[in-house]
Amino acid sequence: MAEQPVLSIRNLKTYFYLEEQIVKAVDGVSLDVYKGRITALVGGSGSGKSVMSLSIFNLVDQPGKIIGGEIWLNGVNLRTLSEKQLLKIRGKEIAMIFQDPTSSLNPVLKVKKHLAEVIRTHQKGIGKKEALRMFRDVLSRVGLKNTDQILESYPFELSGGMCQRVMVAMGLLAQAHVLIADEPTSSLDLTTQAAILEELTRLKKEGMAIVLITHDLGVVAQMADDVYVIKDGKIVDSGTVYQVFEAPKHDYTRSLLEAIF
Ligand SMILES: Nc1ncnc2c1ncn2[C@@H]1O[C@H](COP(=O)(O)OP(=O)(O)OP(=O)(O)O)[C@@H](O)[C@H]1O
Repeated sequence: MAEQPVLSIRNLKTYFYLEEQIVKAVDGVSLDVYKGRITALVGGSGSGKSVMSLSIFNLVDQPGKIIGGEIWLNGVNLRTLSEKQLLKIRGKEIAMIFQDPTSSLNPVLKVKKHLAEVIRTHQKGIGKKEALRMFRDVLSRVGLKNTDQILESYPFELSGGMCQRVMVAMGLLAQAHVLIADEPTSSLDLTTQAAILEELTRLKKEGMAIVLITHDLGVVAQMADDVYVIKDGKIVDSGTVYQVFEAPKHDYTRSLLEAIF
C-alpha cells in the first residue's frame, strides 16, 4: 500500500506499576491505520485493547504510564505534544466512541450542549443559527430522527444506541480524521448493533480511518479491512482480514477463529 497511514503507532509500551508487580498491558505495539479503511484490533479479555486506545489519547491513569514508543497522527508524534496541544487534537482529529456510551457523555448537559462544545473548541466563529443547522445535519447523518427533540434531551433520556450515535455525530462535527471505536456495540441490542456497524461502514466510505476495537471476530469478519491480533499486550498476528482469516500465523488467532467457526 503506497499511501501513508493516517495513524501510525510504533513500539508503544504502557505499563501499570503495581506494588507486587509490573503489568505490561501494552508491550511494544506497532500498527498502521489508513484512510478509508477499518482496522480491527482484536483480542480476548485483558489482552490490552482498552489500555491501547486510552494510550492513544494519553488518558491512562496512575498507576499506569506510557513508558515508550511513538504515536504519529498525520505526521505529528502525539507523544511530543503538551496536554494543551493534545486537547485540541482529541475530538477534533481523533474522535472516540466508548464501550459504555451513557457514561461517556456528561449527564448534566443536553445533547445540544455537547455539540456546542465541539463547535466552540474546533470550529470557532460559527453563528447560532448556522450551528443549529449543523447539529441537525450531523444528527440525521447518524440516523437519528426527531433531531430537535434529541438536541433538547439529556443523555439519560436516550437509549445506549442513541448515545453512541450522538458520540459519532460529535466526531463528524469535529471533522475527525480518525475514529476509535472501543467495543462500540457490546452493550447494544442486535438492531442497534447493526445500525452502528452500518454507520461505521458509511464513515469509512467517506474516507474516515476507523480503528475498531473488539473481542468479536464475527464483527471483524464482517467489517474490517486490516486486522491486528493482540495478546498479553503484544501483536501476535496481523494482515488484511483475508490473510489473517485464511492463514492465521499464531495459535492464539487459530483458537479465536475456532471459537466462532
Ligand atoms: N488501572 C489498572 N491497574 C492495573 N492493571 C490494569 C489497569 N487497567 C488495566 N490493567 C491491566 O492491563 C491489562 C490490559 O487490560 P485492558 O483493559 O486493556 O484489556 P482489554 O483487552 O481491553 O480487555 P476487555 O476486553 O476485558 O475490556 C490487563 O492485564 C489489566 O488487568
